[in-house]
Amino acid sequence: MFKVLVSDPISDLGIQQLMDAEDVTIDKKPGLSEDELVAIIGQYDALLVRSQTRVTARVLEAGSSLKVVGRAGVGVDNIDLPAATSKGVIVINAPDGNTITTCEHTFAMMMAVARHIPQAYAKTVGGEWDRKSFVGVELRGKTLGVVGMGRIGSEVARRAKAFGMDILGYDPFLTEEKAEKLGVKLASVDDIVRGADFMTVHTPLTPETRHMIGAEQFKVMKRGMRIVNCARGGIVDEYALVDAVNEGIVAGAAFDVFEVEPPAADHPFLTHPKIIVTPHLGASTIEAQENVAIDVSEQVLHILRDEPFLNAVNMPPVAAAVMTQLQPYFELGEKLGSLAAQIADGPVGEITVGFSGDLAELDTQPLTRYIVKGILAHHLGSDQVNIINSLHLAKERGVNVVVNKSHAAKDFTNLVSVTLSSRGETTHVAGTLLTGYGPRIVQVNGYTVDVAPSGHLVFISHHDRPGIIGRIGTLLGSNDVNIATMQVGRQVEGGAAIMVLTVDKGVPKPVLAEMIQLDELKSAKEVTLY
Ligand SMILES: NC(=O)C1=CN([C@@H]2O[C@H](COP(=O)(O)OP(=O)(O)OC[C@H]3O[C@@H](n4cnc5c(N)ncnc54)[C@H](O)[C@@H]3O)[C@@H](O)[C@H]2O)C=CC1
Ligand SMILES: O=C(O)C(=O)COP(=O)(O)O
Repeated sequence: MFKVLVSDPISDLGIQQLMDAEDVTIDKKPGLSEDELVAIIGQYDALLVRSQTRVTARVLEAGSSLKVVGRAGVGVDNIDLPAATSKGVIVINAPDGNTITTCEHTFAMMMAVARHIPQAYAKTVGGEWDRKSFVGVELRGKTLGVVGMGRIGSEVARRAKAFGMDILGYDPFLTEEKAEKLGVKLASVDDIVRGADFMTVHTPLTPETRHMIGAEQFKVMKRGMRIVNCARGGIVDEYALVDAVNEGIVAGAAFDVFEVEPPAADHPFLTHPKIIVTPHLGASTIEAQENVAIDVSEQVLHILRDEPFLNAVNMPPVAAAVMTQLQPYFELGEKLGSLAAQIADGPVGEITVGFSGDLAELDTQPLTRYIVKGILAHHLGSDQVNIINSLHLAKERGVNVVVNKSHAAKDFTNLVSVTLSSRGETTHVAGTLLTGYGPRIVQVNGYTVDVAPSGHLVFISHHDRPGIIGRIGTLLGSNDVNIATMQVGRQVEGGAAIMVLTVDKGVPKPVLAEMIQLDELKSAKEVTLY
């Protein structure tokens, strides 16, 4: 039974699928402190959050069974991603479900700031009938600068057209073609700051976007600018903004998000007559909350059940169609990695993975992760390594991972190879997926073999001399180890050779030690592939 903890208010309708699942139990405990979360997280396989719960390194460290943190929303800045990656915890989000809702909130804020709606409301319900203090401006004919033209920014631009606005858009990924389609003029932040009447930011908060609208920008800003931030607190420097409003550069600002949430009681926004605020409500509609909870629940279920999943934040995205093509190779890749690690001598210095044939056409990065997982699990323990942290752990240990691709795969439609280099020694294995036969090991250290990668195997390196096969067979037989299959490979008669045995049970260590003493035998390694 999988245990899921929901630590923020998440739509019940949205998590219905999880509640209905027979293999899942859910605990809802919103509002836990970090200490309270640390105390209980060890029991859970999955954690579902919004933006409130801080999933810190301490929480992740205490989450000994945690496989996944699901963020019912977009921003994951409340989750320590490096810590999750190094712990092998998958972080997923629900990037699409709240786009329209947040775009609509941006418009609500833009119109509210243009027409002083919150200030006028407060005065009116307070008993004053003040019509002259709240003369606003139209959106029509004004220029709107959109910084960050991703999902939300693009939807804002689309709607702004309908209001008769001219739009300047800035985003490092905004192409001329996409801008033209949206009716947006490509611009720089500087163009927007100097030329727009309204500006709205829709980027994540990153070291690059932090205070991207700050004192420098306010100095050159068009007078009378109105600024909306429904993205992340800190993209606009809050204190520099207050100064700019006080100096008459900025005519009004509408903020849904703060650098620290909730803001301190004496935060200058809370009492400023020209700054309006909402308490991070951008995604708070019935529809969006249901959408994001459905999306995140679905992926969490997949992850718990070891099924393919989408929207991992701490793993580069791969198209679903590519994932489907790669999926059958994951087992082969992991087993080849494990095989290479088990037969190699000494620590791993460098890992070279090779993909040939049809595979070379695909984004094979997830398959590389499985191979590296197979290698590292042999050294670090299979509970310590997964596809989320395998590359990270390799890097942390100074192990270089090199990927080679070749469109030609001699004799095979597809070939996956793994070479481990360590102190001048190399170990090379390769495998393929044979239609109708499944995964096969087809090369070991320069010898051609054909072995199913499962169960107990013995890899023997010897000199090709008469009688060696019989001696090995006798030794195993007299120790009650039954040989299921045997393959022998040699490059020249009488030269170096290898023997690969599949045996029905593990070979006891003393028997392996005795085998190594046999004449003409160079090495014997037992390999177990689950
Ligand atoms: N207030 C709220 O309740 C909500 C806030 N958000 C926040 O809104 C923001 C945007 O969300 P989405 O549009 O869904 O994300 P998105 O990932 O689709 O778009 C973000 C865009 O920002 C761009 N970007 C990154 N660095 C940039 C830079 N230095 N300058 C200009 N553009 C840059 C990216 O290229 C990307 O196109 C995120 O920070 C998200 O967390 C999202 C939903 C609700
Ligand atoms: O999705 C996002 O990035 C949001 O900021 C929404 O936050 P929330 O889920 O409403 O706490």
